[in-house]
This record gives sequence, structure tokens and C-alpha cells, in this order.
Amino acid sequence: MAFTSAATAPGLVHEDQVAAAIDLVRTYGSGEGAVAALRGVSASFTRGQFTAIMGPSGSGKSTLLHCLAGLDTVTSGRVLIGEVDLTRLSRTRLTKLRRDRLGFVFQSFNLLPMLTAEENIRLTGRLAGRRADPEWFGTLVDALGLRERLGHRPAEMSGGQQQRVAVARALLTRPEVLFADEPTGNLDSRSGAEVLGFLRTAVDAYRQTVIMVTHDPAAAAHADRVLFLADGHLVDELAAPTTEAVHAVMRRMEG
Ligand SMILES: Nc1ncnc2c1ncn2[C@@H]1O[C@H](COP(=O)(O)OP(=O)(O)OP(=O)(O)O)[C@@H](O)[C@H]1O
Repeated sequence: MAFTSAATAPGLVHEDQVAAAIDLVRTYGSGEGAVAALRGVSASFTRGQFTAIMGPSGSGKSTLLHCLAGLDTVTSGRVLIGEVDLTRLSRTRLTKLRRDRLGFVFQSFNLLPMLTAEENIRLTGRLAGRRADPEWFGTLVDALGLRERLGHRPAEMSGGQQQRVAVARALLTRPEVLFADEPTGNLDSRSGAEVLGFLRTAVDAYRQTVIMVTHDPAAAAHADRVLFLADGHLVDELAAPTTEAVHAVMRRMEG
């Protein structure tokens, strides 16, 4: 592996752990106007597990996801992807690690408008200089119901179809972790349920690891566990969540 030993942390890794936050602190700004978005969050993420992150608005959900995914810097603490501590990597190595080992799905799809669905799906792999496995490409396209849409540009597709293209793009490189930030936030409930159903399949059938931020208890209920943030702290965790159980924790938190 091309990473220096200074960026590895073998003592903090357990066998099936793919990612971890260790005492993460993220403060925006300084002095009187400083905002403490994360105040010491630790969490471990296991291979083949689907985790949802919930909490009231402003509790630090997106900040946690972005720090875990190497899209934001941390004030202190560590972020492990496998054995690599992201917080110690140079910008170039971080960019390469994100491209080679992580996948991202955002609320706003983030497809390139001039490219077809197929070109969008293949884009990340091409940037990484890798030829996509044709069988895996076919599996994703069929499982996501995109076979008939491959020649369409984003403007010619519904929101749900665009998000399914974004999911295929993120999974084509078989990332170690798929990060999803409100992936159903711009979708109607039926399209949202299709995307969530596929994320569930990606975990169950293909042993992908998914970490998703959501506001929606029904979306969180697709996960294996839910982490709850409040005011920059991890305050609760729910295994095998149901929509009702997630609602109950949120109601309690919002008091
Ligand atoms: N770039 C930034 N600069 C300054 N403050 C920020 C920045 N990003 C986030 N914050 C602040 O950090 C806190 C946590 O924000 P974050 O977006 O992580 O919360 P969230 O739980 O994802 O919220 P929401 O559910 O509303 O999206 C908030 O008080 C927010 O205003």
C-alpha cells in the first residue's frame, strides 16, 4: 500500500471495521462566533452494515458524514478508513483514497448534465484509470432498473432515475464505504423507497457498507442501526430500527 506508516493506526482497528471516528471534534470559525459542530464523537462502522445517522437540524449529521468521508477537515480526533487515518494524509493522497476506496451519493444527485447515464456511471472508474468489471456494471444497471435509460442525459430522466444513476456510479468501483447524504431528500416517497431498497440490497447481496444521513425515520428504518446526534454529541443508538422506534427516539430528543 502506498500510504506511510504515520498514516496508519493498526492498534485501533478491529477485524471487520471499515471506518471509525475517534473523538472527533469539528469547530467552525474561532473566538466568539465559533460553532462546535462535533464535540467528541466516536463511532465504529462494520463491513456489510447499513448505518443511518439522525438527529435534529444542526446536530452535526452532515459534518460527521463529511469528516468520515474526507470531504471536510477535522479540528481534532481521527478518522479511520481501514487502517488509514484520513486526518494525516496529504491532500493528494486523500483525493486518491476518496476516489479509489469511497463512494458518495448526495441529495442533489451531482450528475454531469452533458453526459449520458452510462457515461456518468462510468466516470469515477475512468478517473481512477480502471476498467469497470462488465459483469458488475450489468448487475448494477439491471438491479437499479437503468438498462433502458443508459443513453439518456440527466435532464431526460426523473429525479428517482437520476439518483439511481448516482448510486450506480458510486458503487461501480466497489467502494469500501458508500456515504449517502440525504439521498432521498429530493425524491417522492415511491422513488425514495426504490433507492433505499437498493441500498439495502447492496448491503445484503453485495456486502457493501453504507453510512447515510437522513431526516426521515422511515428511511432510517432501512438501516441495520441508527446513530443519533444531538448538539454535536452521539447520544443514542438503535439496532434493528423500525420507523416507530426511530420516531420515538426523535420525539424524546426533541422533548
Ligand atoms: N461551513 C460551516 N461554517 C460554519 N458553521 C457550519 C458550517 N457547516 C456547518 N456549520 C454549523 O455546524 C452545526 C452542524 O451543522 P450540520 O450541517 O452538520 O448539521 P445537520 O445535523 O446536518 O443539520 P441539518 O439537518 O439541518 O442538515 C450547525 O450549527 C451549522 O450551522
